[in-house]
Formats: sequence, structure tokens, C-alpha cells
Amino acid sequence: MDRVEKSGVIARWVKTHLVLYTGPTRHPFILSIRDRTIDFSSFKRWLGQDYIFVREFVPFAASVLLKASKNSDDNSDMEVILSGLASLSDEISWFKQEAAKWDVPLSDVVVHKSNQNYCRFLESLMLPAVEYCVVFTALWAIETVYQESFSHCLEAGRKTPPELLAACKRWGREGFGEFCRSLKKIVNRCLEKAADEALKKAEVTFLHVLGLEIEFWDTSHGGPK
Ligand SMILES: Cc1ncc(CN)c(N)n1
Repeated sequence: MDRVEKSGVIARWVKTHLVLYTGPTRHPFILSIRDRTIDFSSFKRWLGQDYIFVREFVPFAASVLLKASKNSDDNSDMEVILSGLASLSDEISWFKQEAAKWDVPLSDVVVHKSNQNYCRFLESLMLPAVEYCVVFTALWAIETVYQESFSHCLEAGRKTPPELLAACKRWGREGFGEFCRSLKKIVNRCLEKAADEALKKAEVTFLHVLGLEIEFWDTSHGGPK
């Protein structure tokens, strides 16, 4: 495949897999926040599970930073990832504050099977042999699903409950959107130069993240652990 065909790979993937892409970004959990039909117990379940996930996501993001230091041909990749790591530190503090507010005891959270699967997937991506373009694709997809989901709860016509606006702004705000666009630029640049096999692996990883995000939102319903 030549350079021209590979440019703007992300836009092409999103277009090709639009139905799969909207699975997590317009998931019933998100739609129920936007239309105010959400049951707050679902929000509390999500809060507890996501706190666990974010703690596992930090070492994954750090592993991407390590790969950037060894493999990237652009110094600014590292700065983008570092800014992401800094916001993850804020994110963990935010989860603790929200958990206290909503009376969710974080030390008692039973990790849901889907959350465990997702965390195992992150671990598999941390292996040194996994290509930089593949891990970066995962990082971009994971952050972007949240950005696209929560920003939908801030758009015109929303009935988002005021109690949940802080959560929606955390990932739906313009600053986080800018961060996701920086990640996307890096992914497109890396994929443009990637060998066909790595490009295929990156696409499979993108689709896998979409599936895992759906299953993650599903945990907010409760149901089998
Ligand atoms: C499951 C999940 N995916 C993405 C994000 C955004 N960091 C998150 N907090 N949790």
C-alpha cells in the first residue's frame, strides 16, 4: 500500500466501521445520561469500575511513553503522552472525590469480568514486542471513545442531570478533545509509515477496543460479574 492510500487512516477506519464506532460512543448508558433517564445506581457502578480501570490504564500509558522514547521519530510524541499522564493523575483524584460524594466505597469494588478482560488486554499491549503504532492506536481509541461519548452529553438538546455535568466535562471538554486530536495526528503519522502487517494489527486493535468499551459500559447495568 503506498503513502497516499495510508494517509488519514483513522478517518477511513471510522467511516468503514461507523456502526461499530457508534456502538460505544452512543451506548445506552451515555444516551441515558444525555436524556436524563439514567438510574444513578448505574452511574455509581460505572464510577467504581472506572476507578479500577484508570489505575490499570496508567501503567499502559506509561508503557506507551517508554515505547515513544525508544521508537518515535518525533520528540513531541513524548510530550503529548506526558500531558495525558498528568491528566490521569487528576483523573484518579477526581474519582476519589466523586466516590466520596456518591458514597461509593472504592476499596470494596468487585472488579467486573469485562473490566478484568479489558485490563488483561492492556497488559498484553504492554509487551515490548507490540509495535508502537499498535499501542498508540489503542491509546487514541480508548481516550477518544470517552471524549466522543461524554461530549455528546454536553451538546445542544441535552438534558444531562446537573449532578453528572462534572463527569461529562472531564472527558467532553474542549481541552480533552484537543488532546485526542493530538493523539490522532500521531497515530495517522505512524500508520502512514507502518508495514501492512502492523497496519492490519492496528485496525484489529481499534475494533477490539470498541468492543471492550461497549462491554465496559454494559457493566453499569450490574448483571453477571
Ligand atoms: C473504560 C475507559 N475508557 C476510557 C477512559 C478514558 N481515560 C476511561 N476512564 N475508562
